[in-house]
Amino acid sequence: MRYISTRGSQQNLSFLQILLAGLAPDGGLYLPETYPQVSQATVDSWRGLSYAQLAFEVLSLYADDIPAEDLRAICEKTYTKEVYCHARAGDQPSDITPVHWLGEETVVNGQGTTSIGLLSLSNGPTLAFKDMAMQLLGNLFEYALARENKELNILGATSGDTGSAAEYAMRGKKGIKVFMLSPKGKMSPFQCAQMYSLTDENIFNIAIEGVFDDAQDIVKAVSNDLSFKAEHQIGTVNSINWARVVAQVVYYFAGYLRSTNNSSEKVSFCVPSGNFGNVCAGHIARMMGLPIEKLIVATNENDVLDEFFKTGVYRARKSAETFHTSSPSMDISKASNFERFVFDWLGRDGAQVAKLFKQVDTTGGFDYSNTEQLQAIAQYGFVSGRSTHTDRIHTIQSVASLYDTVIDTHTADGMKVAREYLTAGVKMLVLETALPIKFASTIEEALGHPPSRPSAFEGIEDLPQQVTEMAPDVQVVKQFIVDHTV
Ligand SMILES: Cc1ncc(COP(=O)(O)O)c(C=O)c1O
Ligand SMILES: N[C@@H](CCOP(=O)(O)O)C(=O)O
Repeated sequence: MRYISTRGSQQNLSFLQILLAGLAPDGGLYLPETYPQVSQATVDSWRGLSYAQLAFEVLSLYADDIPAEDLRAICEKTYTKEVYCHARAGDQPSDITPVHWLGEETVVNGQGTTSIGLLSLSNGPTLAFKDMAMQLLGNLFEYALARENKELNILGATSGDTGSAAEYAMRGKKGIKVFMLSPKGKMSPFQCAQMYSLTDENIFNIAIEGVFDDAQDIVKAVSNDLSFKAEHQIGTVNSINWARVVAQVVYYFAGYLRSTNNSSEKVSFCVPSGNFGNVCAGHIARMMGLPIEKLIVATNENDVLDEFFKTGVYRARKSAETFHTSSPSMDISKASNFERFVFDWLGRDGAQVAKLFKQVDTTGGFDYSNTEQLQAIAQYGFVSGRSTHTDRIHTIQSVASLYDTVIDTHTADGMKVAREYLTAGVKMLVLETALPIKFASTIEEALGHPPSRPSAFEGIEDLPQQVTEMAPDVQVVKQFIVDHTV
């Protein structure tokens, strides 16, 4: 498989080349030249595989420059029930991403019912779906760096979950340092504790004034300084890195296979969305031929994506217009991976995509309302909705009382919007993107008691924390990296 940039000027690169490169030098994101097609017969032949085996089948279509036996070993090492050990009581831990069926709900027009369930993606070490890809990335980086005898300085941005997932995946890894930018004062106490209490020598936490988008802009600016990037071996772990997205494609297959008996059935997925990485992986699974009916983009009050899918107007918000919400990991107003979808949607025209996203930087967005292209979105299965704090509280209460299941605030956004798109006979999977303990105060507000806490995280908020505060200034961040990599 060869890779190209969404902005047109990069092509013919291999998986291992783009793994360490992260962002393309023209500022675009990498995508495969074509999406490998998976027939219904092949999908059915994957029934009964373990998660690690399934990951190997899917990833080998994309990472064909890694010898099969090496890739298989990496998948087996990554996806174990010992690593993904936080499954709900009653769910099968060896499934890695068990489907937790909630029940039958009445569909939107009131005519019929369908099953709704959670695709449990948050059983890994940091209790969020980011572990699904990040654990693999840690092992892939280790493999690629050892082969080339190289080192990597990862610069990342987090709104709360990518940071801890990356740090847990990379801590103690030879030749790797992690510099993680987080928005000061905007993560939950549990998320702060997960990151800032780490004491590993290769982990550097930096809190900046601003929101996630400011942190992500710094990551992109540093990556776009090609000489600095080369000299200081800068890599990325955000979903701008293709390996993050492709690893997430696997669980759409896993969720589909666990919910159906044969591949003539269709399933809809509802995805709590911020940076559009998770749902972009669903788009790719669908483009490969996985029988997905709808891909539902669920936002919180930061509803740039909902606005786009409803109107064709993409209007990225400024930092000051980005709300601090009770699903804080989705407090994102400039969704990086949206560019990957736009590339497909606009016929893979790199020059046009480059022009549009330069326009986003200068004028803040673009407008495809009243165009033929807007109609074309329907063929990709995308629909959307938004959820507010009040919706979140009501949804957490309703899922707890109907199904005796406590969900986190982001999953609640997904559940609220999923209920607006239920179709008779089409099963609905809501992606569970974090466990409730990460956002305990909102759960307590909804249910009157705190969520359960895995014993490994007992007292984590009381540990000493270490974080460097910094202005959101590219030069200051670069200097910090220089000072800590010599
Ligand atoms: C808990 C949680 N839910 C949802 C999201 C949104 O996912 P994405 O950014 O891939 O759209 C994130 C972070 O991005 C998250 O941490
Ligand atoms: N929600 C994320 C921010 C988006 O990060 P990405 O790595 O998925 O692009 C977070 O919690 O940090």
